[in-house]
Amino acid sequence: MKYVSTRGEAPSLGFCDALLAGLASDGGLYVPQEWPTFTKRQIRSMRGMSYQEVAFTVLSPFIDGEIEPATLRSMIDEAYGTFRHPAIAPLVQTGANQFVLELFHGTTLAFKDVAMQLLARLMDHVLAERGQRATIVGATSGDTGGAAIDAFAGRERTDIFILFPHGKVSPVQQRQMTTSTESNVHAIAVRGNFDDCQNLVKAMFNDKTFRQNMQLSGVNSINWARIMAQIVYYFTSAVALGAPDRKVSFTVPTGNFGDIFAGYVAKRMGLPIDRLVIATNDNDILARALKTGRYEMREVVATTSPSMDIQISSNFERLLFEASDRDPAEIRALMAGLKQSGAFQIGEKALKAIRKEFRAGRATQKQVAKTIAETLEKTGYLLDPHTATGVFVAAKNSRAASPMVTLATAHPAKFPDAVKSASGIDPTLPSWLAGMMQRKERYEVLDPELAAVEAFIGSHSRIRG
Ligand SMILES: Cc1ncc(COP(=O)(O)O)c(C=O)c1O
Ligand SMILES: N[C@@H](CCOP(=O)(O)O)C(=O)O
Repeated sequence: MKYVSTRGEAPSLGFCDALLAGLASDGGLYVPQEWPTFTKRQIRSMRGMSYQEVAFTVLSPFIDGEIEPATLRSMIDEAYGTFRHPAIAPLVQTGANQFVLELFHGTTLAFKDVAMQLLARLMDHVLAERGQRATIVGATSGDTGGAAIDAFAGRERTDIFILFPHGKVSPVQQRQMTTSTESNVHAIAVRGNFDDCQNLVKAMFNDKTFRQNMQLSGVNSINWARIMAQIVYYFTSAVALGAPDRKVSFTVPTGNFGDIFAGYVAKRMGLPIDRLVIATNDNDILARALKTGRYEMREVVATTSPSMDIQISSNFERLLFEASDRDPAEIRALMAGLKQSGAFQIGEKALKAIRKEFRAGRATQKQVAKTIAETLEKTGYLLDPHTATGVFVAAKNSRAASPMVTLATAHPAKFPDAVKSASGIDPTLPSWLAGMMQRKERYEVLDPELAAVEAFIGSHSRIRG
């Protein structure tokens, strides 16, 4: 299996090279040259398998023998051994045909742990085999950072630098990034928003000398391996609800478009998905783009679901690539437009293809708060604000023909203020995080300037630039 760049000007790579590369050298994102598919029979055989077995089955065609099957199995076992729920991603029924898929039973209480725990092991393995080291850079609106730091802390072959928007993450999210005592961990608070952080990370990758000198690697969902690991729970949940003999719908709280893109891939692999619904908060660039055909950036608004306070939705580029019949010239033109004017018009054919596959909706902060309160009252279930965004949009896009699964992307205790003000309940952190809020913080505050960030990383990475 080779991986190709959405912009068509970077070399095609095998799985391990794409894993370490993160972003393609032409600024594009890697996608598999073709989508592996499963027959109905193969999907049916996933019923009754453990999460780990489904993971092995779904991931193997993407890794295509580049990692020994026994080694892959043990990495999967180790990664999901860190989860606090035996099902890894349990389904909870919240209404007649409504379910939430709890993806927050990992160490940092967000869905990011599902992919990150595996990604760290995959990277470590490949770096060790090659006798290499890497400097990991990542941007976070709150959850990716904590998950990445937890997964990479103390690893001998990597130094990790996480950029987060100063003052714009929840106190729990911030402590998850700033209280590590491991010397390979560096948290950087950027005076800006998430998009500034993500732009800086992409700019570092596009600075060829810095990239090479520092042996940069990325852990955001620009890295294909992140998406790959997130495909698995679409399969486990759908087969639990009757797939492939019954179609299942999904609503996904969306920011960087990674999680829902993984659902789209699951569908391309043969999973019978009925509706795929994008749920956004007030930062509704994706919902607007689907409605009007124009992808147009606006000022980021701070909401009670801060992890989705995003305008530049990186993985939308992967979808545009698919929807334009994999025409890299079209993607290059759209991305140049975005860089120049903060907007682009989606071509008619591509828009039609996207509208065929996706629906989209938005929840305001008021609607999110109401959804948290009403769900608690009706079912006794406490939602976090990101999941509540999904549940609100799911209600408007469900139909009797298929069960609707909303991805529960974070634990309510990560956002206690918003949850308490909506429900009156102060959600408590699980025991393993209990002392975290009292621990000493360590982080650097920097302006959103490439030179300043590169200088900090260059002088703190064990690979000296
Ligand atoms: C809790 C939570 N929900 C939803 C999202 C959106 O996921 P994605 O960026 O993959 O669309 C994020 C972060 O991106 C998140 O941290
Ligand atoms: N919400 C994310 C934003 C980055 O997303 P990623 O999936 O591309 O890493 C976060 O919590 O940081």
